[in-house]
Amino acid sequence: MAETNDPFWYNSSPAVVVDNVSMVYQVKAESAGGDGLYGRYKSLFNRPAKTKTVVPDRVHALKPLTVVANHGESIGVIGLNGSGKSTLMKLICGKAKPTQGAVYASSTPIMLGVSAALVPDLSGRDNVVLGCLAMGMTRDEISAKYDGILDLAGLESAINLPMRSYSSGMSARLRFAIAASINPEILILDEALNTGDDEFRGRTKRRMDELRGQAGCVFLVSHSLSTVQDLCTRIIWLDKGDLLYDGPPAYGLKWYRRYTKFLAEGNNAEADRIKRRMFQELQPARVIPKVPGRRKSTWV
Ligand SMILES: Nc1ncnc2c1ncn2[C@@H]1O[C@H](COP(=O)(O)OP(=O)(O)OP(=O)(O)O)[C@@H](O)[C@H]1O
Repeated sequence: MAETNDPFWYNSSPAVVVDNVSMVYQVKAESAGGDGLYGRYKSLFNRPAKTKTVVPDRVHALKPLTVVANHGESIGVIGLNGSGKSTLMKLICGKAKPTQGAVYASSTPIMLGVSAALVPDLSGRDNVVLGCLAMGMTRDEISAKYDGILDLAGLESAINLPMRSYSSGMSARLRFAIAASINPEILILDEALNTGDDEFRGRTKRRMDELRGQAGCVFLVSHSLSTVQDLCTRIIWLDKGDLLYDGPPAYGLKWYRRYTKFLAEGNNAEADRIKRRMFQELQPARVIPKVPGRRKSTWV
């Protein structure tokens, strides 16, 4: 594991242990010329498919990987589309069961997903109450936190307008303020902050630092590398289900930027070279049993 200057890093205990986890989705496959729309189109015009393409019916979203996330860390999760970031988050918060391995967490992770509970026709104010109720807060807790949530959202008079009139950035502010209000020990933000402006990013950073200061652990999935750079103390880079990097942001982001630049230029050979390099340098965490039936996490 590379060096870091993060003051929260030391003396911290694991908040989440992803122990040798892999994920394979079973999907209903269809071959070219089959009974799907494409096949029907072909038969409609009497054009039989030239070849029958075999489509895999299993998607290896995550290859076996081990990650130990400590209290006091904010971990950015980066990678190209379809690299397995959301899958990893779903496994961590218990929304999906891994095909192999196990996930341990020191408390129930909260995913910033209160949006499902929010009602577009209601005002921001009413949605704060609704979102808090959906997260299991009591009326007294909501009353105590209400002003703080409005403050963090920073929507000013727009808080009185129906949510359907909000921009995606304004909705993101409200959702973040609601989700962060319960002081979760483990908070997962999947693409939630991508639409925010610089001012919101500043607010988010302060709130995330507060959570980390209270020994919380934050996962932030994002395609915005500047957001990850600003907000995270560590990054995890996934690529086609493989863990390529786990360490301080500066080094990982430097190589990720080069990697995506080469891919965008169509220079796959150089991109592959970077991928091989990251694989070689990766020093994955290992989870070793302390005594039979119990687990102790360690960096190697
Ligand atoms: N419910 C599902 N059923 C089948 N395959 C799935 C399912 N969810 C994800 N996948 C597949 O798993 C792989 C990883 O998907 P995932 O959503 O975790 O990637 P991601 O890194 O979050 O992508 P993005 O950046 O586009 O959001 C993809 O190939 C995707 O098609």
